[in-house]
Amino acid sequence: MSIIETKDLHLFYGKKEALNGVTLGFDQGEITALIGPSGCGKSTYLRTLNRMNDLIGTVSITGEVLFEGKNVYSSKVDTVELRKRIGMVFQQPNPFPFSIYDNVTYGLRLAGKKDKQELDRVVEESLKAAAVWDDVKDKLHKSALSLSGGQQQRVCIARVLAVQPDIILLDEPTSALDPVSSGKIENMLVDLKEHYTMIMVTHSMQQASRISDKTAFFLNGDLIEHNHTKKIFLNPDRQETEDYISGKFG
Ligand SMILES: Nc1ncnc2c1ncn2[C@@H]1O[C@H](COP(=O)(O)OP(=O)(O)OP(=O)(O)O)[C@@H](O)[C@H]1O
Repeated sequence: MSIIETKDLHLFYGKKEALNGVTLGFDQGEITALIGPSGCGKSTYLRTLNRMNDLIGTVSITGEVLFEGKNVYSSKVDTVELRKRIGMVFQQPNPFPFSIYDNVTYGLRLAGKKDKQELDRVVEESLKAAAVWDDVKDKLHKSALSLSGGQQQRVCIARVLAVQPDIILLDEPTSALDPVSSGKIENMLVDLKEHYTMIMVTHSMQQASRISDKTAFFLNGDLIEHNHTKKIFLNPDRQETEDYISGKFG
């Protein structure tokens, strides 16, 4: 059973339809890459999963998003709680202008956790899991903004991990980074797979083929094809998928 799925999901910005009925599920412990040309709805789709589109006034949605079988758009859902369980990492690293330590503990403090030993433990575990502990362990109380872009992005991932989400949404998490930092993040995501379900928008075909288990190809708001990444890259069912992957458009 999918941990999260959408059924016939349509999304409109005002009158403009950006998702034309997407039915797609994600299995626990897998990385799924969302690929497709610019403007085809990948980020829009990603944001429907933890209701980030709620913040955009003109958006309306029909169809369903089910997280562990429950409707994410039910009026009973607390979106703050939802976004803790379905965390998000953005294209541009967006650390808060606080210390590294305060960035990582932000969510826990909001939840009222004050025990210093526990916070220290979570900081160390999260920064280790995000493969940035060795870079920052001697300067935890320095501003996160003083770090390199790649280190900032890993601190942002640690901040998401600290609240122990079930799902991590990643919107082009390495596109603003150099190849060495990107490689570190890719390796780290593969290591995290055991404990988290990840859904990642990427423009890099190499990245999708290197680290994802499944790939979903979007085009003009439609889901064209979803399958094991190897199948999508070696022997796709649809001509449009083949054309996109081989660089004929997009
Ligand atoms: N806030 C918004 N208001 C109105 N239209 C929007 C908004 N955000 C996105 N769109 C439109 O929805 C469509 C899908 O955009 P989206 O950003 O989801 O595509 P994408 O596949 O993620 O693109 P990219 O790869 O360039 O990030 C586009 O036509 C875009 O112009």
